[in-house]
Amino acid sequence: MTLSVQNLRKSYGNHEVLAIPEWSIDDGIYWIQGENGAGKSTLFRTLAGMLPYEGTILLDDRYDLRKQPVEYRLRLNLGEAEPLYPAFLTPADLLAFVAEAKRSPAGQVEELVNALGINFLDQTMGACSSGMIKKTSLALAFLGEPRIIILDEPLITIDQEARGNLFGLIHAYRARGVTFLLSSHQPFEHDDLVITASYALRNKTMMLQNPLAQPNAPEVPS
Ligand SMILES: Nc1ncnc2c1ncn2[C@@H]1O[C@H](COP(=O)(O)OP(=O)(O)OP(=O)(O)O)[C@@H](O)[C@H]1O
Repeated sequence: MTLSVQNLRKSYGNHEVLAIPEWSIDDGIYWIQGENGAGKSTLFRTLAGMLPYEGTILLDDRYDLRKQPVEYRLRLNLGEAEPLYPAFLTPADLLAFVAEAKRSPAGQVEELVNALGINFLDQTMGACSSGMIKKTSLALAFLGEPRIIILDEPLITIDQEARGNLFGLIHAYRARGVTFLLSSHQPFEHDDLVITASYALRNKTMMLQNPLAQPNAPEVPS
């Protein structure tokens, strides 16, 4: 399994947000749908190792987030829904910093900058539009040699051209073996991206929405 979780529980104080007995996915592109407040961002931050949790999170059947935190984090990247960056930094600064942390191969920053049409590299984040900030965060999420890229609400604030560029990049990285988790409040409705399966995060757990694709999760009650 590319990613598997067991008995995953996450609470804020006594407010339990996630209680997932078992969930696992193979390679592919997955769409994760959830209503406001369902816990998508909490799930993604937990999977990215940013929040404490109970249970087990395992990548490629061998990298346990708790036991091999560095190896795990080098292989899983998260692009946040509404990223916040220090106002005085530029996209060039951020790309250089994250590229080093993620051990990005030579030429990758330029490849991503071109693919996403980032032409505001030296403008401070304080002067960037929300679409520019989002494009920067998307580029950061591809850096290194990840096995899994999670993009939380990747389509908000970007225009149609940028969406096409992003889908092209997702296809290219998928061809290199990268698995994607993409989230939205909406059901999946994009003809230009083929997804492996769609899940809904409901009642604190993951429910498969197209059970024919992958029969290892409970079906969403209609
Ligand atoms: N830092 C926090 N402290 C306390 N409660 C939190 C915190 N972050 C999130 N929550 C609560 O956890 C629940 C899930 O929030 P989360 O942001 O994960 O949902 P979401 O599915 O991403 O929602 P949205 O789509 O509206 O962004 C909500 O009830 C929220 O109030």
